[in-house]
Amino acid sequence: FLLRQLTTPTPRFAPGPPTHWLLGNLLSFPTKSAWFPLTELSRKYGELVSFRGLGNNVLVLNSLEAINDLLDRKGSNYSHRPELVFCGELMGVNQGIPMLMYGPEWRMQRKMAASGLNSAAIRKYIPIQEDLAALLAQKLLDTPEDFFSHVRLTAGRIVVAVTYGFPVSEIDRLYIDHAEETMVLVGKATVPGNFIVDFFPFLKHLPSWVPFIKLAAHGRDMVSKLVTEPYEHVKRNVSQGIARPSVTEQLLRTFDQTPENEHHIKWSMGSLYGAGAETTYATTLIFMMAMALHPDKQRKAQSEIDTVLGHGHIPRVEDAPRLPYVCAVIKEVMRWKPVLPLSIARRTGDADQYRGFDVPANSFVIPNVWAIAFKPCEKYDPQSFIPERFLDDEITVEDPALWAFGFGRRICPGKALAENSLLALLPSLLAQFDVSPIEGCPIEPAFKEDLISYPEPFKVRIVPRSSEAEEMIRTRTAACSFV
Ligand code: HEM
Repeated sequence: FLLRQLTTPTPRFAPGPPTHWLLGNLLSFPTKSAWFPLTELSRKYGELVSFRGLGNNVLVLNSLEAINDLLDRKGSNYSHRPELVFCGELMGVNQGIPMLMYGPEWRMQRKMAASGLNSAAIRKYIPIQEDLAALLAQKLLDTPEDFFSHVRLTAGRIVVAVTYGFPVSEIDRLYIDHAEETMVLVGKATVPGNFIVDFFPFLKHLPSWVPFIKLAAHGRDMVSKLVTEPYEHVKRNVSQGIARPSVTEQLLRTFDQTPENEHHIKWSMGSLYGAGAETTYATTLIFMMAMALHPDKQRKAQSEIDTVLGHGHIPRVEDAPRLPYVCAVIKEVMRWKPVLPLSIARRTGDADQYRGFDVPANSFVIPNVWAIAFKPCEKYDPQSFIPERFLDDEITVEDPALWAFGFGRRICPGKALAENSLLALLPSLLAQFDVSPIEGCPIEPAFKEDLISYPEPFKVRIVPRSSEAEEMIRTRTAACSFV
């Protein structure tokens, strides 16, 4: 033992907060809104910051270069996910793409998701996204004060419509309520530390009457229902020849219905709602907050739409290339408050070395994209909402398309669909509504501290820009074919 101790070189870890001889420095790892303190630490220690202790290693990556070097170029070693016992194993969420370990099952589900969600395949869903944007406008016209729930419903409807092809009435009845209830539990369960079994996995063997085991079993039933029922529904519709186009329908027609393929299709499709609805919802809410706080930027974007497309025209996804300022607003929304500020954590398979530092096997690897979004810039203050930074040839700002959707082999498979959703929703809101603060009710930007950081409740005034805009909304809604 002594010989091994003497001959094994001491590992060289990336810098980090001071370590204690027994506990290391893991206790210095921030738990609440970790992206703020981690970004502060990056200013002190650099692009790589490490934490370790009690057998755990965490490496935080604070630059796009370091993230791409490891998560992209060394993707075969850096594409595992940390294991969460409660959510993954006990609730069964680890059977779907986001939490699946890197390996053949994950590869198969990714292949299926990619075949239905690549940029060519998703073009056929644009009319549905535009119809759902029109239905959102109608709801905002009738009950603007409920904009949080209208936006949430719209984001969910888009993902369900594309995944399963259900019309709006069936989506709401068959899916959304149950999905929302399930996501509340999944949301709690993905925060490490909320359930002690994540730190002490042997506790998973406790008897079924123990409250957290009972809760996990209930969660497992909810998750199973969420992925199984809509899948069975589409399968029945396909066999009766009445299925509407959707990713699931396409997969059922493409792949033989062996038990393995059925499992892959069911779970790859079943994970899209959780991954796709909340992120689109959060981004749209942040857009509304930004517009209310920055009326000058809102007016400038509206004036671009009026000038380029003419009054009375609701922007369509295909109009985006003609609306550079509006596109810069969308990029700035994603940069100003990234909805996944620490992306989604990875885990290493084998031990590795990077820039002369040791990265042990089984390390947590955290891409701190907040540090990229808030990289110091002399010309434009990173804290301020300034879409112009994306149109300035004199400086380089990393486009959120390069970091907001993740990296390498695990990059978000819904990226193209999500980008189209934002192009269907946000420009049309700009063209039709004015969003402003309510007098006596100032907006204090505050955000959830969970994995997805969406705004805490805030109030805004949402009114049609003119009586012509109101008329336009009603006419467009009446023309929706996807209901
Ligand atoms: C604004 C909207 C969205 C944002 C910002 C976003 C962002 C992300 C990020 C950062 C990841 C982690 C990737 C990594 O580990 O490197 C991810 C994963 C994922 N996203 Fe998205 N996403 C969005 C919308 C969507 C949509 C609409 C869908 C599906 C229809 C979707 C499906 C997924 C799935 C299945 C994963 C897991 C991928 C894997 O682990 O292999 N996302 N997303």
